[in-house]
Amino acid sequence: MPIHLSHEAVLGGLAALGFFWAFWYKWRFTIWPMLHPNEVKELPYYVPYLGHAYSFLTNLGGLFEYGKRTFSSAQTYLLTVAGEKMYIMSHPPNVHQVLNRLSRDEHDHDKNYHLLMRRFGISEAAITMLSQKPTVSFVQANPNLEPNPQLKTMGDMAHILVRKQLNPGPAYDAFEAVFLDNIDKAMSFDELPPEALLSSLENTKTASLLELVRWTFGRATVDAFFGPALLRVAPDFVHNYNTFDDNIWTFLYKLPTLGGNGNKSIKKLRTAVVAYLGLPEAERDGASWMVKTVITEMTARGMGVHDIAGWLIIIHWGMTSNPWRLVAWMAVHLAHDASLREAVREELAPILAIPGLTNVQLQATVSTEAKHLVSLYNESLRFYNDAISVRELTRDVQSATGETLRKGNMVMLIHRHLLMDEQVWGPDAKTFQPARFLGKEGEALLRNKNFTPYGGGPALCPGRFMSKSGALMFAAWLVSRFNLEIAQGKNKNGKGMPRVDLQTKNGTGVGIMGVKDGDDCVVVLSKRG
Ligand code: HEM
Repeated sequence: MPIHLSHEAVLGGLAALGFFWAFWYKWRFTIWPMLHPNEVKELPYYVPYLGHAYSFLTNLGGLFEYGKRTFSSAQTYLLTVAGEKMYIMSHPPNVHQVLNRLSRDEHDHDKNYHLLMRRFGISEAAITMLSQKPTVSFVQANPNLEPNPQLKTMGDMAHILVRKQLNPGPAYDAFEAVFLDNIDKAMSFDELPPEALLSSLENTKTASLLELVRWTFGRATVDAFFGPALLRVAPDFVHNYNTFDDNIWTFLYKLPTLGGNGNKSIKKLRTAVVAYLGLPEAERDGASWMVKTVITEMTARGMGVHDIAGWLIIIHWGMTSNPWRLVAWMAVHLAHDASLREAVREELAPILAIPGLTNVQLQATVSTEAKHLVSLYNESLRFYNDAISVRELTRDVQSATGETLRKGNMVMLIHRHLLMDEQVWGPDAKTFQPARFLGKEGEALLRNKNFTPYGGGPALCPGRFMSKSGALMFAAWLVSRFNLEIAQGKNKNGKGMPRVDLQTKNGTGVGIMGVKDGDDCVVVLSKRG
């Protein structure tokens, strides 16, 4: 039976609701903090339980800016997002303390990895298996596996394998050679990735600079990591990866997208890697040391191909997503700034004239001698970085400045706030200065505690060598082999620079920020004499 409420009853109900809400708000954000002066202050919100969930999912950068305006930069504050409590931290001593104290009994990041693995379709059984220590008899019965005298879990071994692959050493050298040789090949006039080209004449090609970077890095990374077999079994792998990468935020946070592109393409990526894993081992020739080793280690522990594929896709994502965005920004600045381009060309000329260097040796020389280019790389890392480190507190701890942080809450370290701090970077911190890292003062900035583009402590990014190597050499070949002209009337944002995507969709919180949808840098390329 329908219930009829009088006008007065409705108004009365609303007034009571308003009263309770006002009481709740006053209690939560004024009285309770006064009664508990030692607890970390909370960023006020209007909707109980949900807190800042909407801004967290749609404008993370804006939410952190709001937090920064509300509290002093040295202060940690608490954020509520759909019932979860997160400490937001950006004061360097506090950030470094958290980065350096990564351990399961204090600042743990297992929970985060488990969420990531679930998102990439890895089964609960496999996640459990990754956290189990092997028995002595298992290790003795499998002498072909990596040495494991401390009986580390497969999850911990996987971290070791990633570092052995990506930190300088024989496995990295072989990987870097394939990676750079691929970029070298793609950056010649006749081999430019066709997906990036808008038109081709005999002596000029018009290309989207963003797509040029993206396809060059996409193919080079797949080839260096999986070997040529993956693109043989799945020629559209890079295309599917790019679609997935465009929707990364919605995918990670399970948001609905038009057509669910993130989810559809991750399924296609998994199908491709499963087919690759089904090939006889000899046909996977050219795979990196890590891919071969991970397959052997995980198979020996009983992990199935779907789960191994999920794990390899996570690593491939880490290898691809941030580096191409970083290089895209470097390339855009080189295209727009003629004097920067000339300075880089000038310093590269004698290096590129040295005969007989392999690409790996060339890269080593470029990274020590080409000062303007290296400064551009570091400034791009600083300026376009929006990485966040996340840890779970597994017990109550004190921050470096004495704040009490409660067990069960997450801690989020906002690297962008350190990288944009005017006290360290000067009044021009919020503008892009490609020469910032030149000279003695510039080199000192590299050692500054605020320069954390790759994180720090035990979780310091193992991909930094690969990223730098690919970035420097792509940019070096771009400016030394081609004349670059910004194409008239082709860029959505007029002739100006592409804008940063400040929405969360394209990278915020995941690493290097992407370019705003629809913006581009279209260039006319011709061979340099
Ligand atoms: C411009 C490029 C990159 C940026 C800005 C970047 C940024 C970061 C940051 C800030 C962290 C620390 C996260 C934390 O503290 O929890 C990190 C960790 C990590 N990065 Fe990168 N990264 C980049 C490239 C790469 C590449 C090429 C790989 C290759 C696979 C990679 C793989 C990883 C892995 C596996 C970790 C976790 C390390 C651990 O937990 O021990 N990254 N990265």
